[in-house]
Amino acid sequence: MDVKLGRVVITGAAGKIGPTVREGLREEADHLVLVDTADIEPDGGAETAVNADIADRAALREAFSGADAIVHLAGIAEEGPLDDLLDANVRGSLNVLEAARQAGVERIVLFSSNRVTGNYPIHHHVFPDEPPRPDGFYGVSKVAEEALGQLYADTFGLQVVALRAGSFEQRPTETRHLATWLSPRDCVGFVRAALTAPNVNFVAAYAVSGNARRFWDLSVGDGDLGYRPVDDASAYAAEFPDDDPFWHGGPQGGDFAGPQALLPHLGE
Ligand SMILES: NC(=O)c1ccc[n+]([C@@H]2O[C@H](COP(=O)([O-])OP(=O)(O)OC[C@H]3O[C@@H](n4cnc5c(N)ncnc54)[C@H](O)[C@@H]3O)[C@@H](O)[C@H]2O)c1
Ligand SMILES: O=C(O)[C@H]1O[C@@H](O)[C@H](O)[C@@H](O)[C@@H]1O
Repeated sequence: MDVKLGRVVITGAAGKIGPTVREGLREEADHLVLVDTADIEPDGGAETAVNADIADRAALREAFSGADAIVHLAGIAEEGPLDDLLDANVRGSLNVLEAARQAGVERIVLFSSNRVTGNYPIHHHVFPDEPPRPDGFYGVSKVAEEALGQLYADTFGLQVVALRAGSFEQRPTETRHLATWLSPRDCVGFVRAALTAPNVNFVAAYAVSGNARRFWDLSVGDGDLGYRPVDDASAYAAEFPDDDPFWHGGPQGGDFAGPQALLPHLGE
């Protein structure tokens, strides 16, 4: 399929997921703008690296100038103190959305997380339009990030896709991943679909491989991103015990959920 993506910005391009998205979009994008606080070596004339913090709205506006789309990965990707998460994931995402509006960028793909619904029990099949049930402060920050995306879509007509990514790994490394794994190629598939799906206003969709044991529905309410994942963690099932206590019940977030995960971040 001959898809042209134009000039695409990737924030957080130096992290765990960034290099896979960068590699996956390289062919179809005219130019990639790679934003991160970490140093990135750009590839010849096809890429530009911008060393910027998403706290700096003016720097983002400059980096977004002339862009057709943004894939927003930058932020804190794990549980932590709420203040830190509010700064990085909520205020940072507002800066990305506002700089995008000012720069006239049409479409933004926000990397949300399955952890916005991580406190649903494992036996509950979750549809993307069910109420959030975050498994910690990180999930709360991603609920707010999605809400900002919805606000910017409703108020300013930005096209926003919030991808609720599963567990991005080269391969499953623990029992829970039999349900939650997002393979690198499916990650690229979901991002490409999020960048090209027609008639997008606001869409929240799970991005998870086609794992037979997955918890999340891949239909997306009014719309359809049009991507069907190709990998399935079942191929690795023999590596993990069938009677693992994870399958007995409990939250979809597994060890990410519960008092032992939250209490260390509550302070005094
Ligand atoms: N890894 C996963 O399995 C997973 C699953 C669901 C959602 N997500 C989301 O996907 C995104 C990327 O995740 P990741 O695993 O690659 O995270 P990561 O921590 O490996 O990478 C994040 C990148 O963002 C950069 N960054 C952090 N704060 C920044 C700031 N203030 N300004 C500019 N750059 C900043 C970091 O330098 C890093 O390169 C995150 O938003 C995360 O919440 C990840
Ligand atoms: O649910 C998961 O496994 C993943 O959720 C993501 O949001 C987190 O960034 C990642 O660290 C977790 O591994």
